[in-house]
Amino acid sequence: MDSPFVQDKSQLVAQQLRLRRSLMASGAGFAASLVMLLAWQLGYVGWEIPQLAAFLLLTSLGYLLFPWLIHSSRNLTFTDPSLTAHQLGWHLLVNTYAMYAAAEIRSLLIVNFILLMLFAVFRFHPRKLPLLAVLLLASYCLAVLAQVLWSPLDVHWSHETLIALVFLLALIGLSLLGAEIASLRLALKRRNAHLAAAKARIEELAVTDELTGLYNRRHLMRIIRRQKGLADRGNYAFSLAFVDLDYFKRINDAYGHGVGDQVLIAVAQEIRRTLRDVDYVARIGGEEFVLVLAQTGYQEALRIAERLRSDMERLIVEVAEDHPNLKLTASIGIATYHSPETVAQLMKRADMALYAAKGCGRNCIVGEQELPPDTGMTESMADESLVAPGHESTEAEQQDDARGNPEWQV
Ligand SMILES: Nc1nc2c(ncn2[C@@H]2O[C@H](COP(=O)(O)OP(=O)(O)OP(=O)(O)O)[C@@H](O)[C@H]2O)c(=O)[nH]1
Repeated sequence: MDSPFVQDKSQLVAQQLRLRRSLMASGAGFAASLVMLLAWQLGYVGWEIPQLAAFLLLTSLGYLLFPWLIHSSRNLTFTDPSLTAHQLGWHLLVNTYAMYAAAEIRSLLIVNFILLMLFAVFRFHPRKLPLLAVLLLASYCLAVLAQVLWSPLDVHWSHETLIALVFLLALIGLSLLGAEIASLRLALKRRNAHLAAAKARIEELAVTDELTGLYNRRHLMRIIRRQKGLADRGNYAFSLAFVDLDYFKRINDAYGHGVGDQVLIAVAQEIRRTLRDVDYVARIGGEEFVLVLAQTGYQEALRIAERLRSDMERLIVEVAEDHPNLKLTASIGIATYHSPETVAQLMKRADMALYAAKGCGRNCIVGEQELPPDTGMTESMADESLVAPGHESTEAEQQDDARGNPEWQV
């Protein structure tokens, strides 16, 4: 079913289902045509050979037309791509004519109408089933009326009335039962839609940070592992940027967590705005973000980080009308992947670079290549800061804290 009309997998599945149902309906139609052929041979139908041939040819064309429309995806241009009403209409027309032509076995042909009703149960809204039942009964009456008008055969009214009555009762029963089945079908469809929505939401929650909508730590690890896989195959570079907001605690302390959350959301939006489409960003702790810079070597990563740092410096977070707007800065540590190191080693270097950026006075970028040998950073300290992203403040920071830093207010 390769067609420019079919756009996605779910549509392809729906098309396959439509085709299967249409083939079943056409199969039943062909079987009914064979019955007519047999009835003609046994003398129940008074057609000449050309009439019989025309009937078989026309009905066959109809039964081939619908599966072809679906197979070629031309059905998608119709309001109802299932073509249920069209197919039912065609089958109804053919069977009504057959009932008129084979009057003697009309009561047998009612079985075809019952089959039509069953097909409708799986497609129609429950409210439409009684309407279809009325239409089927009317078609039966039309076949009888046509016979009265054009056929030389006598109509046995009591016989016809009895058949019509039984048919009516069968249709009422089928409508009620069909409505029940159709309601179950609709409820199942609704539940499936709910389940699909819930599944999509769970999948989203599993990879995102609820506050900012960025990726969470677990998904970040997956992304980095994937990037490592690409880089290990050769000719591919990627870098990490650890971004930590400066003195964020003071915003929380001064204005409360709610305002702090608003700032985090604004920062997340700013990072997203600054980054390229190929990059990824995650929030891995309170005010710590990790950027995965895809297809990016060391120098390019430094350039991207500088762009982000200066954007952050310019960012003014508007909290509320009666609230002072806030400004803040970020420190950034950069590390580039060196195959075949482990993800932990790469992250440790990026974290050490961030730690050094904080030590250098904040609002700055330190790349792994600039890490001064005398930072005093030991591996165990880096490990600690990885496990608990909010690292201990240095003496200089503590002095800053004591003085207070009004720079984050504008
Ligand atoms: N509003 C808000 N605050 C958070 C969240 N998670 C962590 N925090 C706060 O973030 C602050 C982090 O403080 P610190 O680790 O001392 O970092 P800092 O004040 O930014 O100082 P430096 O990083 O050293 O510049 C703490 O006050 C945490 O309570 C969060 O989801 N929302």
